[in-house]
Amino acid sequence: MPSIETHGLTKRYGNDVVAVDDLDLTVESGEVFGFLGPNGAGKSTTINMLLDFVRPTAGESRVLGHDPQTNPRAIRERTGVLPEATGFYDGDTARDHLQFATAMKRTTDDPDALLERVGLADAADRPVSGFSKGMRQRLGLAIALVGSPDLLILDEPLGGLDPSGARLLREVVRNERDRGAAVFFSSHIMDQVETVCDRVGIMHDGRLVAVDTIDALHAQSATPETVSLSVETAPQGVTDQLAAISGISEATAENGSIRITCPDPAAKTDAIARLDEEGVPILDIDTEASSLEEVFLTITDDSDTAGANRV
Ligand SMILES: Nc1ncnc2c1ncn2[C@@H]1O[C@H](COP(=O)(O)OP(=O)(O)OP(=O)(O)O)[C@@H](O)[C@H]1O
Repeated sequence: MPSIETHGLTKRYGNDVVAVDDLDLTVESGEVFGFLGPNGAGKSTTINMLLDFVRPTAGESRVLGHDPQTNPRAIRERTGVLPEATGFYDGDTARDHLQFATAMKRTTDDPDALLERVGLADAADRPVSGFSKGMRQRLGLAIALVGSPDLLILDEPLGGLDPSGARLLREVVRNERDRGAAVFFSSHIMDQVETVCDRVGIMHDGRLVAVDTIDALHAQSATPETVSLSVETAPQGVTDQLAAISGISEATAENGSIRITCPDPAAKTDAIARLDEEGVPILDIDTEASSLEEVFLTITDDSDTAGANRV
């Protein structure tokens, strides 16, 4: 049974705004799914419909096998949620919040162990009023983990987190996936999610314009791979020969390095073979794939022509 399944899910506000437009989406159990898109793309509205905080205009969804509109309680009992803006009781401590959350979910989870997991053990007894944005985000994550949920829904979990917080979040996500939970999280920060997602979906203007594995999105990106080949010396004219190879659009040489741009990644092996033929020893090879950020911009800037899977 998929953890999340939507068919034609749509939310309109008035006549002009289509926040989510005909969304068909499946997130399998045990999968980490990054739900990506720029501001206003419809990510939070989708999450709110999955949790029955917002009612759809059309379409249907199932979360952990339940319809959010008829059985929201069954969903919330087995789902850990980190909302985009978490409300806290400012006078209460971090431990108070975890004790309340464990009581609400009727679990025997140890609040201190959860605070330890998100790096807040030292702040357990401090009132939340003095917490920074990142500390609040970590506390929200600890609350989401209460009860070892089957599904984690994290809305912009990276907001306010410093690099060590972002690393910790990725660790938590991996551990939860290894435990068997599905993780569905939204983000507009592409590069932070690359190493942790099994698949990503990219939202743009309410529509899911691409859904695939990260590798497949890279391969479909309009941004070509660049390869730097370290050589002792680049002989006269070698860059022209390389640029003439099919699948290579540009070749330049500077300071013992030949840099080739390969719209067809397979062409780099032809370039290496040509340098071998020319008797040019290659000392090192460094490949730069397009960043997910570039893939994302390619798709959302021109979502009608980008090569990613249409949905
Ligand atoms: N209650 C509402 N009334 C009217 N329009 C709304 C409402 N909630 C959301 N919208 C609109 O729906 C669209 C999608 O908003 P949503 O908050 O889902 O985007 P998002 O992808 O989560 O953006 P962000 O990354 O900025 O959080 C936006 O155009 C937004 O203005």
